[in-house]
Amino acid sequence: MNDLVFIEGLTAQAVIGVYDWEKVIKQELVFDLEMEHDNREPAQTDDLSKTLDYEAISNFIIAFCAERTFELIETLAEHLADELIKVFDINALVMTLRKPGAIKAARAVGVKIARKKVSAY
Ligand SMILES: Nc1nc2c(c(=O)[nH]1)N=C([C@H](O)[C@@H](O)CO)CN2
Repeated sequence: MNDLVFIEGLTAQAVIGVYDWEKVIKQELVFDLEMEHDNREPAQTDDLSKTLDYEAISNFIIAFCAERTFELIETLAEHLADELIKVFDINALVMTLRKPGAIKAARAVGVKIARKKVSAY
């Protein structure tokens, strides 16, 4: 099954960074997300509740970043991916997380992770 729902260039503000000065400011993070989902049922029923709702997921990411603080973007990405998979019952996702202000000489730096739902069996 190759269907996806995606979110591209979602911006969120977070307290994020290893240095003391980073712990007292908010910095911009930018997310790209690809989430595996069978889109045939929502297409057949025209029913939002059968989708992976990109609006609900975007709002969740923005709220998560506003409420939680981490030093490394790796840690934020890992915790966020874990929660998204559980809360929205996502089978698999690929998340790119950019920190555009981190390195002056670079347009952005960041991490990319791929995670799957852990099966109970
Ligand atoms: N792989 C990473 N490298 C660095 C991180 C990070 O989160 N992951 N963070 C920093 C600093 O917080 C940096 O963003 C300050 O500009 C350095 N390297």
